[in-house]
Amino acid sequence: MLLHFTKMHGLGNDFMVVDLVTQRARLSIDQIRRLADRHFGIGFDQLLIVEPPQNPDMDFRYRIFNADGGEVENCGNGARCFARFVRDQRLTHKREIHVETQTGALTLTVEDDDRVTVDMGEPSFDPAVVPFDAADDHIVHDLTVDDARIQAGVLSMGNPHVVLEVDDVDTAPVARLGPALESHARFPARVNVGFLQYMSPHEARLRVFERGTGETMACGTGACAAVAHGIRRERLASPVTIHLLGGDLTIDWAGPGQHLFMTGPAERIFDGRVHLT
Ligand SMILES: N[C@@H](CCC[C@H](N)C(=O)O)C(=O)O
Repeated sequence: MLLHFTKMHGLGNDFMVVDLVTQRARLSIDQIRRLADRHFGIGFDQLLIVEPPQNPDMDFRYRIFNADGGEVENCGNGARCFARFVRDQRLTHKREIHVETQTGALTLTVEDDDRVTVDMGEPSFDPAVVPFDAADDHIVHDLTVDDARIQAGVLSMGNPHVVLEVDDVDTAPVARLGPALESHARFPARVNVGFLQYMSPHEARLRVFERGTGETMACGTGACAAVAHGIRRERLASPVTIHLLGGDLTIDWAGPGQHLFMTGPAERIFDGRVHLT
């Protein structure tokens, strides 16, 4: 069958977006992996699926698959592209869009300058929610990786994140520690790994090794997790500009118990059709 799709990106974190409101299709893990391949397929970090909502109070259901074919709970850059996509496709005219995800609901607001603000909900530091094998919630946890001890923040933005503070993201051991932590035994659902460099209370740099994808140009939930960790550590203060490899995001968070907001761009690259085999 022929499947219509749109290629989009949020700061270089790229997506294949498929409308399953007006099309019918079911994609297997193997098909997703083949489509994600940058040489033999379309190439993307995540596949985003637009579906009708199950809850009638919501506008759409938002499903996310990593390049390895695994379905995941949340994707921040994807959420901004999702908002642009459903409006461009005239699936809605709303500027405030309510979407259900695997772990809850997100509110997406398309701003006058076409950037999108996502209400990401409350970060959770509860190890059981992440999930993370630890008895208590600590601001910083000790972890052993390859016989070395490191300290890191651990939290959920709907999906799991571990945040390591580094002096310089350019020389951070992303390629070594990223895969080692992604599959660390204390993260039973695996984890996204952020490397955070503080620059000032309102500015930081970040690289993210994403679960199921590898290092990306930007990770929206990773930026939210890094800022929530930095604010809890009293090293950052809202609002924070996060510099990622692909560009900047603005994160606002008033602290524990409050919702966190992420604002940034969403770009359409091209539309296409692919034969599903
Ligand atoms: N790129 C994303 C996160 C996508 C999901 C993540 N790799 C996971 O497995 O949780 C973002 O912008 O948040």
